Amino acid sequence: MNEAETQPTGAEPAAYRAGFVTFVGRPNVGKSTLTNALVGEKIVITSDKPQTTRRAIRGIVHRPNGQIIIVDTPGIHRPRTLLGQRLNDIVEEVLTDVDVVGFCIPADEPIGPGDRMINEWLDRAPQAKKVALVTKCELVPKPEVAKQLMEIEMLRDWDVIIPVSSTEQINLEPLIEELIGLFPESPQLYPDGMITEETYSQRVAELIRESALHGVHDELPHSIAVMIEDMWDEEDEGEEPGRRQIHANIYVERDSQKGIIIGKNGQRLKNVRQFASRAITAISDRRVSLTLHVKVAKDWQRDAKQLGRLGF
Ligand SMILES: Nc1nc2c(ncn2[C@@H]2O[C@H](COP(=O)(O)OP(=O)(O)OP(=O)(O)O)[C@@H](O)[C@H]2O)c(=O)[nH]1
Repeated sequence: MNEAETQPTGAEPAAYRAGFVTFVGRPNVGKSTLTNALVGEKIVITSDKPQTTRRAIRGIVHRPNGQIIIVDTPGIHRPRTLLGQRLNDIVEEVLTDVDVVGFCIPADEPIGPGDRMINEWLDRAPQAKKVALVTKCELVPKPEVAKQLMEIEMLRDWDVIIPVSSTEQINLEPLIEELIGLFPESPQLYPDGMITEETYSQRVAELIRESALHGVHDELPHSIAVMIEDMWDEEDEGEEPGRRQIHANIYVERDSQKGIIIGKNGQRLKNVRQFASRAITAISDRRVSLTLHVKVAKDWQRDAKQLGRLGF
């Protein structure tokens, strides 16, 4: 044994690691919120309606010793519509491609058949390290978190099990370090400062959809889709950059839903517009002026042609 092997120099920088992680779990367990909390900016919309997430979105976390690329997936569920089937297909595709899968189970709900089904899905990712996350851990007392951790431990042989809270920022840095530690050594995959691959236009459409989801119930949340029709910047006025004009359509599936989105005297749509304008301004370099129209795309969730047109 030579000296170099027995005497750690302490000066060696840790190897740079980078890789892909996806968070899976039942709808509404907090996967998108966790993605935003780890990235540190809103790149994925969230809501209390299940199945808010419709595509795989990459969020990028930068640290001096590594990079985490988060592929956000829709919640896995038993599909009832063509859209539901497409969402499950996205998850399956992502699973075979990542370095780590993070299985999210909320602290405040018992482990159920849905979780067991997803646990079986994890076998479709033999290449990936498996991490179990107990989300929303601030919602229950510590002994209950411990009990949940023990139950999860029985599901399979995990590489890491960790309780986290996105809203209270609990264990987010330790999670980042654990994930980087599980990744292979790699050059940096994305340039400094880049936090998502989503285009500005896609982010704008999602922020409008998030606003439209507020306060709607039952089947309606699933029926809403948003398309940006037109976007241009007005000329600068002296020092002041010109406004960005954004025209978007909100699609629903039936006439009756159109009325709900618009609201009495158009009040609800006005609120959606205000809320969305504020959120869009927060990610823009200028003031925005938003024009919204509500349109009916009959039963688009079950219609392959319309799904394609709406970008699914
Ligand atoms: N109390 C608490 N609530 C949380 C936490 N993380 C997420 N939530 C809430 O849980 C709800 C669902 O969060 P999402 O992040 O949209 O869940 P998701 O798993 O991505 O949902 P889908 O897109 O439907 O798959 C939202 O109302 C969040 O505010 C947390 O750490 N603590």
